[in-house]
Amino acid sequence: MKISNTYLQLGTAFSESINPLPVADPHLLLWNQSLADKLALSQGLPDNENALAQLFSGNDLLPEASPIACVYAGHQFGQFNPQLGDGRAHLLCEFVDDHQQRWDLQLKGSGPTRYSRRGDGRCALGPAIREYLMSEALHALGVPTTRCLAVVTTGETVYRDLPKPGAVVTRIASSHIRVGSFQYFAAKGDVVSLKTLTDYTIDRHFPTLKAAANPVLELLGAVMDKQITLIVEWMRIGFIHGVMNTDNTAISGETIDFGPCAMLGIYHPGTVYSSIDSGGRYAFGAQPSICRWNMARLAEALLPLIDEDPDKALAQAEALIADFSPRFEQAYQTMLGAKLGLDEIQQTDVALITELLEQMQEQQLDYTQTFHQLTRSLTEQQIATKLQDTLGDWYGQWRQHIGNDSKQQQAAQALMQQSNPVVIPRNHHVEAVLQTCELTNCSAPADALLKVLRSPYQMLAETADYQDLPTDNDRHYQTFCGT
Ligand SMILES: Nc1ncnc2c1ncn2[C@@H]1O[C@H](COP(=O)(O)OP(=O)(O)OP(=O)(O)O)[C@@H](O)[C@H]1O
Repeated sequence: MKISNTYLQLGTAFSESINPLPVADPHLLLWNQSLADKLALSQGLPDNENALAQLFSGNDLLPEASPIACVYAGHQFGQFNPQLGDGRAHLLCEFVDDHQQRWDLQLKGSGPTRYSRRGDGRCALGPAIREYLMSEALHALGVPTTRCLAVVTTGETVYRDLPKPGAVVTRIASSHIRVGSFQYFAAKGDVVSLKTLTDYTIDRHFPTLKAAANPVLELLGAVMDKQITLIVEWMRIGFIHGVMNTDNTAISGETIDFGPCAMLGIYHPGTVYSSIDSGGRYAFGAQPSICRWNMARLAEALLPLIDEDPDKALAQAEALIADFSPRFEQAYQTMLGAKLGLDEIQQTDVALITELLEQMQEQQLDYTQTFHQLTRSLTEQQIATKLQDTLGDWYGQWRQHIGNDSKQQQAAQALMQQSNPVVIPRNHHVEAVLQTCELTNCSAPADALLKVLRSPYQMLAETADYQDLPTDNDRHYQTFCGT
């Protein structure tokens, strides 16, 4: 394992050097062996659970690690906070895998830092397991995401609304650079550090842009494209992030922060589960426009580097941001087309897609189930008949679009099978698993759910146990940022 600390080397304006605060009694609850194998991490790590627990609680450090807490700012629910940062996280080090890809190895819940404000620097076990489960689910679904290597219980109690068992979660990310990282330096008027961060980001994530005529403008466009891909993928599987603040928007285009996230059941664009999002700012269907808003905040932060002439910089940034909606719409319609087995989208297809979504909303149909049933209906007459009853004329029109030829139908079904999961991490199953794991301090329920979530496009023997809809259709379901 080749370890380095390149973010630390950017200088003291970017982070605080600080070690994790040791915990009383660390035990390894979840360990992601397949991720460790994929990143060739195991060679550099101990092979016994106790030593891993010491390492991934922060009690022990890898010899070459120089832990830091990174500073950033961010718009939280639209309000700018100029001073945020890793208040309970330590970036232990970076490592480079066998494909020369650089990764961050970060602990979360590992103790207070300069950026903790009134927080205790700790994480409760439930949210740590949620982050592990949801990020693994997203990864298996094909959605760009940060991932978890381990969850270690600490043997300590953290005090939230009630006393909770504590945990440290280890996160692997292609970096932890956020829109808020740029906003921090822009708000301070520290253009030198802003330039350092921008050069570092281009070098680390988008090295081909170095040769561009205007690398900073190109960076903005590249980040925007990655965010569009990300949000389209969230919408494909029905993911509601719940807290799309600019400090939770990673430049890499990976999903980060699973605090109040949830999955869409019944299709409704206004669906919100987060208890603190009473205005629906981060509702399922609001995610594209919020993403655009976040990209506009990144553009603002980068203005001094786009052009020396402020008017020219603004004009160029505005032109790029104006392109967000058409670029998004194209990617979004293509994705929905694929969910319906259509590999090229015409104007009539857009009308067909829109009508289906309207029907799903009116009839309160489950998002995942509906697309899964449509997929099956191409080869299962009973399901086709049932859907015809539910969707009326729309169903016949859709079948016409697919065509009668068996080759066309096979190709459509293959496309749909890749686009429509048979199972998602349904909110009631995730909650049940978190509760049982918390109560028993045992990973078995999480392991069982993970087995199914790791094959979301396949019916395993156990898949049916996790496909059911919640009895109340999640009408009373709420998620909490409470950590
Ligand atoms: N218990 C805590 N102690 C100290 N700081 C905290 C705590 N919980 C959250 N924070 C800080 O509050 C801010 C917002 O928290 P948020 O829940 O969005 O992030 P997080 O889950 O801690 O981290 P990340 O965004 O890296 O996943 C962050 O700067 C975070 O470090």
